[in-house]
Amino acid sequence: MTDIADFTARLTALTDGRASTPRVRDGVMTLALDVGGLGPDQRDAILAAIREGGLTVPGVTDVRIAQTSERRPLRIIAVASGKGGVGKSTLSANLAVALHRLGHKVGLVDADIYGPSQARLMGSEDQKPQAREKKLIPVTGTLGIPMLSMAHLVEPGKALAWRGPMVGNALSQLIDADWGETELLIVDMPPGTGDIQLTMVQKHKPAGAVIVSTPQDLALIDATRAVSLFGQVGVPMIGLVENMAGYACPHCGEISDPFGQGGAETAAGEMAMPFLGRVPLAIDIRRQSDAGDPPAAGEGIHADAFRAIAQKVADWLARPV
Ligand SMILES: Nc1ncnc2c1ncn2[C@@H]1O[C@H](COP(=O)(O)OP(=O)(O)OP(=O)(O)O)[C@@H](O)[C@H]1O
Repeated sequence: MTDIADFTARLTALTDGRASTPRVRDGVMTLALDVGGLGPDQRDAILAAIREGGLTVPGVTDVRIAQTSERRPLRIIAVASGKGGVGKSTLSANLAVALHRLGHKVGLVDADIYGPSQARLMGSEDQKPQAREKKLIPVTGTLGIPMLSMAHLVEPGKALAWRGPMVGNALSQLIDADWGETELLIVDMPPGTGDIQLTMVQKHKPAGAVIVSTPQDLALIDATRAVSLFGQVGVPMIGLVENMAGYACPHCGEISDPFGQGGAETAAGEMAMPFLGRVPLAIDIRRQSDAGDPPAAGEGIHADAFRAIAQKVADWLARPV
């Protein structure tokens, strides 16, 4: 027996990345398979293998596969916070890496015009995107994850003078780039809840949003504002992540909680949204992030924390709708 997350991870290998993320409803698993360029024997073998594998998922009694040779639509996950500096970029990068390791075809967009940092976090600072048929081609970050950043379009510091429509156009260039096989786009949103964010969520319609907050009350109040921004335009909430939750001592690993414990989880409950997990304040996370080596790409407690959050996001994506 395997669960849906295991099966989703195996599906990528089984289909050479041609299948969409499966969904299960009333015991029926549905997914799309890109059969473009496959011979009949090859196609039948893949279809049979998917059916056989799908039926081993608990609760699945039927597997339906839509055969297509068209591009699958991108699903966007917006990572947002009410205020800056709470670790939104750190979480976005590590979430992308952890989802990639779980078998998802992930891309990363750094929409943070005021302080783009993903190129540094993903170790792709010296790369420049090319364009093909007026579309940008993403550069390659850590683990081969395709990515684009506002820093690729705007010189640092210059964007502050930009007005809303210019920023909106720049964001669209990143999101409507040539993402190839990518199915899932993690978008590191600018902090706050201004016009740019509203345009972004209205125009690009994220499939869901992840909100990042630190444990302090003030950050949580800001997080509530971010939640209502998404609520206004009907973007579903995937859940809340508490970052810098407790301080991990670099010597003994013991976690202390200068801001108390459980505040974000309680706040998530009050906002009726799932709590996705906590990431401790740890010097290694900052050091590795600065060095372009996301902790989620390695092993250990920090990688585990990001993996657990990514797994909850993956479960949300595969939920019956
Ligand atoms: N869990 C953590 N432990 C230690 N340092 C962290 C952690 N999370 C983030 N940081 C550090 O805190 C700083 C701010 O993080 P980050 O840039 O991810 O925040 P942000 O919310 O995206 O900020 P901004 O709004 O400025 O874009 C960075 O130096 C980062 O390395």
